[in-house]
Amino acid sequence: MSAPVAVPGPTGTLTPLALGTAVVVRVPATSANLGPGFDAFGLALDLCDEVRAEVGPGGVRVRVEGHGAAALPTDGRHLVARVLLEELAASGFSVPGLDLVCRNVIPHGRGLGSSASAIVAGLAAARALLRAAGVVEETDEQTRQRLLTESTRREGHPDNAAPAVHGGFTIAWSRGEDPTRPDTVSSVRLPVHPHVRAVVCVPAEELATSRARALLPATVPHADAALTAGRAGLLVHALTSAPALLLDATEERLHQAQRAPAMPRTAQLLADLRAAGLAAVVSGAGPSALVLTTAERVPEVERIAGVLGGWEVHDRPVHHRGVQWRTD
Ligand SMILES: Nc1ncnc2c1ncn2[C@@H]1O[C@H](COP(=O)(O)OP(=O)(O)OP(=O)(O)O)[C@@H](O)[C@H]1O
Ligand SMILES: N[C@@H](CCO)C(=O)O
Repeated sequence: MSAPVAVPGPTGTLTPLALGTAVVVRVPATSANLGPGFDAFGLALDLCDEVRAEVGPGGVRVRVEGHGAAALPTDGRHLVARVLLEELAASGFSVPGLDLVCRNVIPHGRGLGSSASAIVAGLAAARALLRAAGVVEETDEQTRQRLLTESTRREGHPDNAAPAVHGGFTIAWSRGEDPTRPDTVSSVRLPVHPHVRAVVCVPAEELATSRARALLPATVPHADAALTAGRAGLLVHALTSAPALLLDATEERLHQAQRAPAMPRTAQLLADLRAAGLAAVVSGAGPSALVLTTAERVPEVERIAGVLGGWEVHDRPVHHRGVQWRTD
């Protein structure tokens, strides 16, 4: 990993970027864990938020369209704005003002990685502004590595950050004693078998990731860890080469049953889908469900979710490109 090249201002001061510099960023939703790959596996979904950032004359103004429009702050406390400004400052730059437009289609608090995507979007917008202004020189690969490291440092979930940054099916890992302050964060992206569809079933209710994490036990039986490790290995093979193995490969014993009391409707949906032979798992920390299947079985997912009621079903292709940015 190479450090990004930045041009800092004189010690203690920040150099302002030119008024009117503008960029657009698109970032996908992600589904973490995929069953046995707890805290490591992730998949990018073709459901993308878009952020337009422009250096303005003064103050921070945020217009939010779509999810969170009624609830999110519209000033410098907005997550994307805050991350963007902090990332500029970390490279020695500031802006006289910031105008952001956020078009949100990723539902919040549903296990689709909205917070990681928002952080990746803020970081990507900052790097894109610096690149557009010609004050940093870094390759796309260096930019993406910085986004992965910084978003993990801020949010703690490389399993969401890696697919948001790189697209596709990713396996992420960190080095260092404290996983919330890793020394390095790495990921690999593997090719998903072209027949695999990612269907997400999204409920109306939210579940904060912090609440879902509080339900995890401190230790698990050795047999459960052993089964889950074996299934994680099998899932790599199933997702990349053998979709017929997805049902067995998505079995796990580390987190879904433990969190079921916080999402009983999700537990019921998973039980019904799996009884029908569909590879259903909790998406991230829930309460959405992710079904890894093939095109001909999508109507079955819709039928089973429809019988239970209260689920929005999105049949989404895998998103292969990860976060994208351009000058506007
Ligand atoms: N696009 C966004 N803009 C601003 N804030 C956001 C955005 N997306 C998410 N957030 C913040 O993150 C919170 C949701 O974070 P949380 O980690 O609980 O859920 P999630 O990221 O959607 O799910 P998971 O991490 O389980 O996949 C929202 O309530 C909001 O405060
Ligand atoms: N692996 C994390 C993902 C959170 O988005 C969890 O399940 O808690």
